[in-house]
Amino acid sequence: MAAEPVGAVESLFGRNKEEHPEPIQAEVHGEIPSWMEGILLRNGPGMHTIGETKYNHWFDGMALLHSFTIKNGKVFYQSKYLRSDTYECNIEANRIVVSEFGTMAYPDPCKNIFAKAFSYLSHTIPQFTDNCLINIMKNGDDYYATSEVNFIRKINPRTLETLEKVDYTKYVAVNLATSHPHYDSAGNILNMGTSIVDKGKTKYVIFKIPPSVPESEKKKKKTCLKHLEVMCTIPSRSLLNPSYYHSFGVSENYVLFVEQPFKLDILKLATAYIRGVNWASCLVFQKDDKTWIHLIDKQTKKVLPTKYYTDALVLFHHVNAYEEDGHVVLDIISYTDHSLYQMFYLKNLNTNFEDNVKLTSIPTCKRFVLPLQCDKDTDVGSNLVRLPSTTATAVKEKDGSIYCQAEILCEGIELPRINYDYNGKKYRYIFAAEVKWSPVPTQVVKFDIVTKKKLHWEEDHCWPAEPVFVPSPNAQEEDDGIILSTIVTTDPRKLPFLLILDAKTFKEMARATVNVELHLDLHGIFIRDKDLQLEHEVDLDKEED
Ligand SMILES: CC1=C(/C=C/C(C)=C/C=C/C(C)=C/C=C/C=C(C)/C=C/C=C(C)/C=C/C2=C(C)C[C@@H](O)CC2(C)C)C(C)(C)CCC1
Ligand SMILES: [Fe+2]
Repeated sequence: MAAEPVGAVESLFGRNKEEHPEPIQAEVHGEIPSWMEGILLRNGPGMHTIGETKYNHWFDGMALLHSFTIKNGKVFYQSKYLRSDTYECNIEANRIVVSEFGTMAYPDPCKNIFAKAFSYLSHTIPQFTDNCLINIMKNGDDYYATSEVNFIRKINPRTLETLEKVDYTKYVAVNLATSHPHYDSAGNILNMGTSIVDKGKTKYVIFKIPPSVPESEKKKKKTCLKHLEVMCTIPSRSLLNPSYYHSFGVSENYVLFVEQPFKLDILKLATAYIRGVNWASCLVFQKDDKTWIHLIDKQTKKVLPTKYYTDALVLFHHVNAYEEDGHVVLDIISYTDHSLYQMFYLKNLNTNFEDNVKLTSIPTCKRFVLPLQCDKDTDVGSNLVRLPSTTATAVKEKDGSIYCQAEILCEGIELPRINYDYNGKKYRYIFAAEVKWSPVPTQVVKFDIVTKKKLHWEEDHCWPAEPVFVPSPNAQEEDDGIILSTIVTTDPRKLPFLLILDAKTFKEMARATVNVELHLDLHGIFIRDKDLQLEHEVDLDKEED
């Protein structure tokens, strides 16, 4: 692997990126399948310096939306900063005035937008950010930029324009909500959030948002969020220390929530602003604690009484979950500590990256297997896992709890994606970024859970993003489809591109290069053309009127 040019890592993570709101035609090399029509829409931080001020953490950057629109074998690129209230205030003040995850900011001259919600004059409650930089969420025909706080921002997926600011708290009592919701086959969103200020009762809330509103409300343009339903609430084991979580799992009949010992310290959070420390410092890893795995029955909307637990771990991304012969199989990317957050401090992401970042834990793809039948007294002390395909164990203890130990599927992968048609179902393939934890580019990888073999795509100076799987029409097999990944390059002579791989063979089918600087992003979705048709039809209707 070739060494990276000096300053490459710095510019990759820290340098402000320009936006390109008008479509730019990419140069296509190779052949894009004719059925491949739609928009790859992605989100991530693109600006870390405002005036003289600089954010501390990579996850703090201003959300920069970007898209590759694929039509008739042609590809167009666009990018636009999310015009969040946070962005507008920062730009107007020409400095960071709203706090983010890793940066606490102080009194805000731009009162008009935020003052209503919080009396910042008391200097105790800072303004909450609507810089939604993590992912894109689809709600029927609407698309939102999302982060982990109570605000989401509606966006136009074609123009990348920023639309309404939506506050979850108007519809459900949550202060935090994940940016990794699930979708069922009818298009309902299933998401989870944490309520930390509801009468002292700290709880996790699982909720459902339908993909459309009743006919009678359509004309009034009512939001689907009005019809949000709480499916289940789970009290936090500790009122002052609810777990942090970045995603959760679903199988056919259950929702899976991992209550990890990586936690929010509410007392620290409440005093962070006056103490002058960032939110990130209010996350604590209680390494001697246990990790509890909760199964919520979708039918009864109740948490199963069985207490499943494992050793302390830190988890950001679930991969998938499914049921098999009376067990629930749960695959996650797991760490032994929270050094991942440490790694993304911008002061570490410079030319001395390798020396600065001592990642003490590498991401490990683990499989836990939870037996559903565990009520017989005779079972104490024995392994209840009966699946021949796995070495994962679950041992019943005297007090009735079940101690689970995982099977390691593979090491060094992050940003996992699957064929979403297999979400909650038995599946075989994981697509991800292969992580080396040093300033050499990552690879795109396909991991076969059955054979334990990996297929890779890599190229010098190329930094691939999270790979998105798009099934081909009439797909028969799980990996019938293509992989889309945006590739950032750190060699100035090499243009960045959209990479299109055959998901079966991992051979490159095409690439579409653009003569602009791409930013390294986090997550996104592919919107098929037919899912955008509706919006188009509505527009035509209007014209006929
Ligand atoms: C806490 C709190 C508050 C505030 C909370 C705030 C502002 C939270 C913000 C949270 C954010 C932005 C969280 C972001 C999480 C992102 C995660 C976990 C990203 C993971 C990314 C990975 C693993 C990336 C990997 C890689 C990348 C990107 C590039 C590749 O080359 C290499 C590889 C794979 C390592 C309130 C609401 C004010 C009050 C209440 C309590
Ligand atoms: Fe994520």
